[in-house]
Amino acid sequence: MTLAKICGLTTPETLDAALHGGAAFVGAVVFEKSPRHIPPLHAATLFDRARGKAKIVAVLVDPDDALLTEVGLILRPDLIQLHGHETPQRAAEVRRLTGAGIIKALPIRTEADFASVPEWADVADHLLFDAKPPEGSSLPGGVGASFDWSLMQNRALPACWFLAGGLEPQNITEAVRISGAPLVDVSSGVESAPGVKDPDLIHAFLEAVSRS
Ligand SMILES: O=C(O)c1ccccc1N[C@@H]1O[C@H](COP(=O)(O)O)[C@@H](O)[C@H]1O
Repeated sequence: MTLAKICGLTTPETLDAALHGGAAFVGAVVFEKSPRHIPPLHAATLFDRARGKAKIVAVLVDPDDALLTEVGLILRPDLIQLHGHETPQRAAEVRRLTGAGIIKALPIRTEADFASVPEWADVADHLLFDAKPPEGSSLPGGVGASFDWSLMQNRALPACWFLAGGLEPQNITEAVRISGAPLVDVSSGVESAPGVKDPDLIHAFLEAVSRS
């Protein structure tokens, strides 16, 4: 059975759509350059309704200690998704500072991009394989870019992993079939405009995942 994360939620309606649709993970993007940015205090108020129903994930990009402390104390996420250039040593500090589990996003284009996977064995609860963003992108994720899903085939991985990047209701069945992903993550593929989540698309995505 494949489990899903709906990322970049900013409203009660869309968070409820994710929870009612059976999302196992729900994500708050705390990154000011993102159209999905939500400040920690706002996220804490919104995501309280998800506690105990789905794992709450804070998506952060190269966060400093001040932001980590704020997110850890105020939002109290189950997991922190590190989507920047964090090292395994920094990820260990993030866990110690916040008490949250760790999802480490790794940008993938070719076979060579899997070289760092073994370094994460003792540090990350989950690895998340996302496409490398296009050249010049101001965002490291959330841009709807995908990579060759067949790169995931026959790959020994240390932790339960997410497939991400360019997933949407129309391609998720094929993506799971080709990649064998146990966990999938979507952001822009369930939006009607950048940063605007669509409850119907969220339902369609989760329904397709449940059939995968
Ligand atoms: O969604 C964002 O705005 C974002 C910003 C900064 C880092 C990561 C972000 N989202 C993550 O990107 C991937 C793929 O997103 P998409 O489905 O291709 O739009 C996903 O893991 C999101 O969590």
